[in-house]
Amino acid sequence: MTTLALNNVTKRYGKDTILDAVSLSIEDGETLAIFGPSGAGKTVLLRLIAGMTEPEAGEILMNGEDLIEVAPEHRSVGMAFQNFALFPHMSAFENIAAPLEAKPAKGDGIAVGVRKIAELLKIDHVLNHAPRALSNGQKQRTALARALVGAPKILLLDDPLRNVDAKLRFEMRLELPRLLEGFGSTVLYVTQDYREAMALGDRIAVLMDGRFAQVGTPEEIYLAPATIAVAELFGDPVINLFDAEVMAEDGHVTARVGRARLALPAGFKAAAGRPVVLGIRPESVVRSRAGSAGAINATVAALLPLNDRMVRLLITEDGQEFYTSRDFGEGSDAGEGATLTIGAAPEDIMLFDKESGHRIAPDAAAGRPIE
Ligand SMILES: Nc1ncnc2c1ncn2[C@@H]1O[C@H](COP(=O)(O)OP(=O)(O)OP(=O)(O)O)[C@@H](O)[C@H]1O
Repeated sequence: MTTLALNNVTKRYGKDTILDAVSLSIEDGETLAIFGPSGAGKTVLLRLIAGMTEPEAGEILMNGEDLIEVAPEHRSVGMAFQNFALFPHMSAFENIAAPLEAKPAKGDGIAVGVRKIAELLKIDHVLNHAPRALSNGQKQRTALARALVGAPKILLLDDPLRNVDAKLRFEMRLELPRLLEGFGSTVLYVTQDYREAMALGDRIAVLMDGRFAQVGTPEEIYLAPATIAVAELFGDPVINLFDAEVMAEDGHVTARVGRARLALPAGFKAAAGRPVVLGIRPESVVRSRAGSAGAINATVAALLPLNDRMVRLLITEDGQEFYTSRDFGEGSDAGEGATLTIGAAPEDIMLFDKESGHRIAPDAAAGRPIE
């Protein structure tokens, strides 16, 4: 059993507070994706756990024991970096074996261990190559093999797929979860790519402005983002946001967005009168009947192909821009310049407090609107 906990950890560089009293707990065998914008402090967090730098305050516990007093080489932590950080004068084999060499001699055990992990990662045929004679994908696998070879209890992966091409990244996203599960390590996986975080993380910790803005399963974070900022980090195209006002009349709760009125679940009644920001994900925007209640008229300003989908940029009668990504049929009635009547199911609408940016959760107990 290896659990890792950070309690009120603060890290500063000069006047800059990079991590501001952050707390986090990671379960045994869990893969936790650390996701956040560039410069958020993701690498610093891993370096603290690895013992490459020390916090100004707080504690880092492994199985309840304070790690800060434990020398880096005794922490049972493996780490792979985004730039691979391979020793250029050593072969792939020697690079992978390096963490084992640092430990008391194990003779043949080292060669067996290196070959086993190299086979698993499909680099056994290039073990004699120097790093300069490896492709980027092979370098990345060599770095990963080096991190895994000592069967560390905790594996720290710092954006390991950033410098590999899109095809390999896609393959590794599918392969890595199985591989990591096989090792049984507790994994902290840093990435700047929300899709990677969602594909690989059992949970995701969203690091922003020196704090965890939200920690939860991929589904929780996507469907119930804690703040507007978190909602904007997940999804492509980005979530549509509108200034709105919530109204409750005759038991019906609606949001006024410009000239349009959108029906909301009754559970948002308590938000009435409050200025809010209304969020609708592009895939939740649907076409509705012209003139139907809660519909918005909008003109298609542009069609933007995105992977297998057609994204549309629409402009409402009030001049607000927003994206849709559902299949509206490729007929000319939804082409550039067409006027569409669109809406969203009440349960697909998110509300955020305009001032704080925090999501407003609907009150489930409020039940259905009074007919
Ligand atoms: N040794 C250091 N001395 C001073 N400042 C540092 C040091 N290491 C990191 N920083 C600063 O800490 C902040 C966080 O850096 P970090 O590398 O953790 O970001 P990150 O979230 O990993 O970003 P990216 O996704 O771009 O790799 C940055 O502003 C960086 O300049």
